[in-house]
Amino acid sequence: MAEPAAEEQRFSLREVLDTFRSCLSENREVLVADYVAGWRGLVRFLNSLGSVFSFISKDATNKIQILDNFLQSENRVHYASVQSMVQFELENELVDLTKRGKFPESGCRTLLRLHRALRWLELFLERLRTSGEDGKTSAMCSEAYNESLAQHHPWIVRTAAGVAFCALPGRATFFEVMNAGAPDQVVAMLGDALPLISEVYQVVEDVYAHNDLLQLP
Ligand SMILES: CCCCCCCC/C=C\CCCCCCCC(=O)N[C@@H](COP(=O)(O)O)[C@H](O)/C=C/CCCCCCCCCCCCC
Repeated sequence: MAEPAAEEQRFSLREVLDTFRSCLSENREVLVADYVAGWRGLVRFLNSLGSVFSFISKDATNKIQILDNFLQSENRVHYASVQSMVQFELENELVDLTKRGKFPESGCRTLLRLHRALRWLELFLERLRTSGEDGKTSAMCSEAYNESLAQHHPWIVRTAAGVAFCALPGRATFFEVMNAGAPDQVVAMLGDALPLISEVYQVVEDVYAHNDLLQLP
């Protein structure tokens, strides 16, 4: 039987986690291609949850595409890692630092949006990992969102996100879609994964903080 097309393949939590694992090089550089691949896997998961989430997955896909374009451009060598991308774009004044202007789609501001979402993911997965069988995924998602991304979104986006969260399936179905075995195996896998997601998040946070880029418009 023919292999399904990439976008039709079932989401696999392990694959996504492996991709985030390969993000960090030995010298703690965050590799943009792997970071983007991790997000692509997460978007596949989101798409499998239904069309109510499509406004979220479209935005994430758009940002992934912007970064992919840099990775395939003649400047691709500079976009190999978050560190080299920041250095290249700052040295060549390719970033709108205070208000949106000539570079509305710089690599730095685009990756910052995904970086903020990674904090949401970290908070959400930690809640999922420690929740009981009757834990409400919508409440976990909403709490994680309010503690992270919501601070950067206008009222209209926060409201739409809140409505979408109500459509999240219960914990048992959610675990099934994660395609990582029985619930206790999923919990164990999340336990392995969270430290590395936190580490990737922290390295990027430090690079952005060091360069005063955490509030890019
Ligand atoms: C390990 C498997 C279990 C967890 C699976 C999670 C799957 C999540 C997949 C993707 C998450 C989406 C990431 C969204 C990135 C949002 C970036 C952003 O903040 N964009 C806004 C600002 O962009 P600019 O206008 O400045 O360019 C933009 O306005 C956003 C619009 C869309 C709404 C974003 C709502 C984000 C909610 C995040 C929670 C996703 C809920 C998923 C439920 C599992």
